[in-house]
Amino acid sequence: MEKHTGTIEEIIYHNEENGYTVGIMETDDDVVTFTGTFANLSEGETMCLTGEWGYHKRYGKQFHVDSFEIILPDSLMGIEKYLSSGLIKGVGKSTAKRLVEHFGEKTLEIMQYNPGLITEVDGIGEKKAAIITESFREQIEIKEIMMYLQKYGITPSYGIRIYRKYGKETVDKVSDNPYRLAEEIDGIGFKLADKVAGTMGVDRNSEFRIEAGIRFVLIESASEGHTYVTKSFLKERAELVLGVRIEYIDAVISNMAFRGQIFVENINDVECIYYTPYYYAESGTANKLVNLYTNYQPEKKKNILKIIENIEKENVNKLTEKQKEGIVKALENGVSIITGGPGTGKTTVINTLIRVYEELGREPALCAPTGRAAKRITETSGRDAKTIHRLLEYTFSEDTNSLFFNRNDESPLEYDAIIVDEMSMVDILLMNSMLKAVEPGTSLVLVGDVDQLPSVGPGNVLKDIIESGVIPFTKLDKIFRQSETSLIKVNAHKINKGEAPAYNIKDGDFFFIRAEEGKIGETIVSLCSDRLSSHYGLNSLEDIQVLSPMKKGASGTIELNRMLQAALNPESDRKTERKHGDYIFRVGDKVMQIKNNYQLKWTIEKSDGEDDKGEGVFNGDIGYIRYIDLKDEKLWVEFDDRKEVEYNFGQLDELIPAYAVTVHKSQGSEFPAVVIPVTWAPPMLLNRNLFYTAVTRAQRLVVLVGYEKYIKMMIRNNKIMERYSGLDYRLAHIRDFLV
Ligand SMILES: Nc1ncnc2c1ncn2[C@@H]1O[C@H](COP(=O)(O)OP(=O)(O)OP(=O)(O)O)[C@@H](O)[C@H]1O
Repeated sequence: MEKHTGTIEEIIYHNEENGYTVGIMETDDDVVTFTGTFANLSEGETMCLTGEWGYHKRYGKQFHVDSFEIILPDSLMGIEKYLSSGLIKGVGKSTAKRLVEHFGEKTLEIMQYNPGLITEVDGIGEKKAAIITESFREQIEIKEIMMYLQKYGITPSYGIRIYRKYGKETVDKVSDNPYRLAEEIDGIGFKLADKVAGTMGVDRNSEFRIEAGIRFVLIESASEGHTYVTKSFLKERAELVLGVRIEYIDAVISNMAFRGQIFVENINDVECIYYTPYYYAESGTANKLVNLYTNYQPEKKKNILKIIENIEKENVNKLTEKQKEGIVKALENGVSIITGGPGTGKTTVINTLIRVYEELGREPALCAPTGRAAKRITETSGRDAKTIHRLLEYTFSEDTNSLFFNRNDESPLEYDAIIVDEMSMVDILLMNSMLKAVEPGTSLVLVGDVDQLPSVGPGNVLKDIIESGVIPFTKLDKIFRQSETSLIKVNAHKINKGEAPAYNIKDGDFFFIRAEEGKIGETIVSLCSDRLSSHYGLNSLEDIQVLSPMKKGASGTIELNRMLQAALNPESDRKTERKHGDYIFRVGDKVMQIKNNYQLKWTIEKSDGEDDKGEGVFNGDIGYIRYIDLKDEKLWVEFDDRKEVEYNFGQLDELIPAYAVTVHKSQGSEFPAVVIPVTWAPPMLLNRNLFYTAVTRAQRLVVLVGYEKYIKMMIRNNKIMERYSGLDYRLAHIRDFLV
């Protein structure tokens, strides 16, 4: 690392949002172009920059700043230039000159420690003095805070995020509890917070540290899908993370439980630990489901069957007994479930059910966890379906920086029935939020395929409710074949039952192409860029989706994206690009949003000039980069329905290339054609559940590329990674209590 001390001569570029700055500094013997992250920086300031030299292909040699120190200027000229930079409110060029003429080299010292004196200067009255003093104090404060954070190894880019969150209180908050950074600042994990705490001298055995480690393990476990963990699992992981004796961990667990920070409960005679939000979500869900189930006025079966009979006359096909049973149960019960694999007639049941409600003069709401799923239901039912978030009227509070729902127990939904599709994707937190907004008397109909991968968020909601045996459900198992040569649905059911799929039938829609390890990527690229598009008339970018079980490795999404990007959207002088972490984003690229962001604004341009506007881009949404503005550090993505979204470069962590995505990320979406590498992957990923989910994403074509032995391996491996989730236990427990 090198150091350079000098005066900031020019700020060439400064991004308000993320602090990215390009500037020129004059040192005693050189002129340095530097780039780095600064909350506020102004021309005329004296700084000591630490960092390394780099080379930019367009801008040449640049010094990349890693950390910096502010040296308040001491020469008269330096002070005047600093004050007249416009950084301090109320001080322009002439005021700066007068201040320096009056106080000389002591100007800054007086402004900081004896600001009352500045009214001695001509033209500075009481009011102006107050503005100047406040603004000067603020500038000094921000810089001091950034320097304080740097001392503990926090880079300026994290520093800015921390300062934005805590403001003036940054130093107090961080020194009081550095571990709060891990929970409250995006991008800072326990490890970095622990490093900061270590530098501050926090004792490794302190309760404070152990508590943070326990919370970290619980939050990390939730990100793996668990709503709780067993006590022994928690102790083992916490010991590994913290490196302290297990007795200490034991003692802190007890104290945290005593203070209500965690919940300890015996589930099937095993001691289990819940992080509070998941405990409330799970017990709230169980209680409310039983409440809705028991407080309901059932519709008369005879009546329902008669209405169904009339509706059937409108259709070509008659419903099967099972389909009718699903509809009857939905009308007879406060809560009911309809489950089944692809093509078993779930959508047909939903559509008939809606018609029955209409005949009965009832108003149902239709919803699904993702935008794509909601759109699909709207298309198939001809009725408006919303995302669950939208149904609950989500709102983002700038004050608390958090999301809340306008529809809740105080302002419940006003529908007679609520039909939720794609239930397998609903996690325990969303389920609980939704149930809060449903009043007893309203009927809840949950529809989904229980054999899909469970939700990304914690819980096993649909599966647990079915397995509890408390809520009535109908399993649809007859597959309505679309045509003799269509194998996708038939194969999906075979895979689910552990049987080998059939493929490579002439004019069929399910293929396997053998390829050696080193050739899988190449084969996939040739399929996507040429073979499938020319043979099936598919659009390489929009219609074909590559799905891989994993991110890493030669057939992982990272490598496949690199190869597909090079083939489908190669580098060109006409296409602007921006490197971000490991990715290069280029105009024309296919990308996926990987986080629910309720604040991102979208616009749909309309020919009449009355643009549609709204907020919210969701995890799993796929779009295309339309424009990149390097100067203003912005990038525009076009999502479905021509929704244009502007990202600043500081938000690019929310996007990934999407030529290839993981099967997990593809949940809830369907694509005309799906290409899947079948090759070695960590054994826990090569399972039936994952393969089934991948295959059921395809509407018209599935192509598997690799080795047959891995297809067999996936089908045989029916070990679903166990999720710790207690909803089934709770439901059964409440039922036993009621009986
Ligand atoms: N009782 C029935 N008799 C004949 N055909 C039916 C019947 N029910 C549904 N179908 C047909 O079977 C096909 C699949 O039905 P549907 O779309 O309702 O299933 P699904 O379970 O929602 O499928 P997916 O999960 O793939 O969307 C459709 O073409 C539908 O018209």
